[in-house]
Amino acid sequence: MSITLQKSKVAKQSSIQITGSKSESNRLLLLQALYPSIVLNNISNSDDSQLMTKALASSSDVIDIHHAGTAMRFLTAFLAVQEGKEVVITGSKRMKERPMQILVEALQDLGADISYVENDGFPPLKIVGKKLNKKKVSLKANVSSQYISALLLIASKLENGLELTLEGEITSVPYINMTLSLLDQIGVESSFTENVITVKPKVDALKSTNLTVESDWSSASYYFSIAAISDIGTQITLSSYKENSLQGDSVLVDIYKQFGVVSTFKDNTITLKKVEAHKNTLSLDLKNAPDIAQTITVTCFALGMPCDLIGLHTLKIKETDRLVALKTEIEKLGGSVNITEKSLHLSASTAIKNMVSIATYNDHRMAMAFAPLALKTNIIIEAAGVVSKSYPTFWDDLKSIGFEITK
Ligand SMILES: O=C(O)C1=C[C@@H](OP(=O)(O)O)[C@@H](O)[C@H](O)C1
Ligand SMILES: C=C(OP(=O)(O)O)C(=O)O
Repeated sequence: MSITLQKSKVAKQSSIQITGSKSESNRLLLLQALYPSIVLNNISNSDDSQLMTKALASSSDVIDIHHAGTAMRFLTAFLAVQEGKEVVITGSKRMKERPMQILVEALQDLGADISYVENDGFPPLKIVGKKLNKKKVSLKANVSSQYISALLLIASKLENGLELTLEGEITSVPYINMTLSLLDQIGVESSFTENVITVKPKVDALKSTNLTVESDWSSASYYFSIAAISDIGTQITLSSYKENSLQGDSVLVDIYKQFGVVSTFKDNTITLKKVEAHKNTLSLDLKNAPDIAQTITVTCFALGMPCDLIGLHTLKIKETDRLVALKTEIEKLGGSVNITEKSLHLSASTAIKNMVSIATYNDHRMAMAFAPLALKTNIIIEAAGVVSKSYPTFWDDLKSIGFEITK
């Protein structure tokens, strides 16, 4: 269903509670399935984490993971080691276009029994769970870090542990480090030196079993954008966040300084305050934080600020081709965007067209990234329910800080 966001102004001071990181939650839910003594707090309320929970508990021989890419990748590795289970894992039309070959081949090299049900290299997959006893495998690291995290998550349950050699440039590195840090929190030992990651098998008791997920930084990005576009003095407090986050998207704190957003941490909250900004152009490499590319592009567009973003090679294989989607929608609003396979250039713009209807392409981040433009103009967001993939209460939360939204 489409919604209309009337031109709005946010309250001078407001606060928002966001639930746990989808990335951390999906890792920890898988680890909890492997190590049932783990107790989790502040798990994400996203559709993707709910699908993950349901899939891990499923006794059905078909699992439909809809649009949840991370869950698709992590569950493929998980199911490959469930001895005696035979499952077909499938997903939405788009999921059937998101590549799996690098992960499937790595698992097959370790001894897994996985075959393609429709198109080679893509879901659905038929997985016959078995014991994997090989230890060493190499895989390409420049397409998606999710393949690497998937292997690392099951590694401590393999008889001899795992030694992964990463080939080529490593993309989305903070997500790999997040996986290793969470393993460390439960007491699984690992090392990551140059392009080799090793994980030891876990035989003794876990180090810690009670874990609290930090709230989602990708969800927080939309409030950084709102703060950046708001009047000087506007303050938004978000909880529960830490200064030393496992989530790479916490780089927002540094990036948004350039838009005049100052962040202060206190007692598990972060307060964003808009101050005067002096920057009038932006250049960033986002290979470590691909999920905030849409947010940043739209912030720049709202402020009439040109930007050059590089390191965007993973955007084409996400929920939609995010580079094409950004170009198409920003140009409907009157902007000018040039894209390559891995970069985006936004030209300086002046007027933003009124009452444009933004298509969202089954991509939650298209809907959420464009919403802050309502601080500048009236805007329509199509299929607004897509936000539930990562942030089901997004529209209610925007209303609570002053956005006027009608159906
Ligand atoms: O491991 C994860 O939780 C994720 C890794 C990233 O994917 P890529 O490594 O494919 O860029 C990111 O875009 C995705 O939203 C979540
Ligand atoms: C890319 C994303 O998710 P996934 O790959 O898990 O579908 C995302 O949330 O932006």
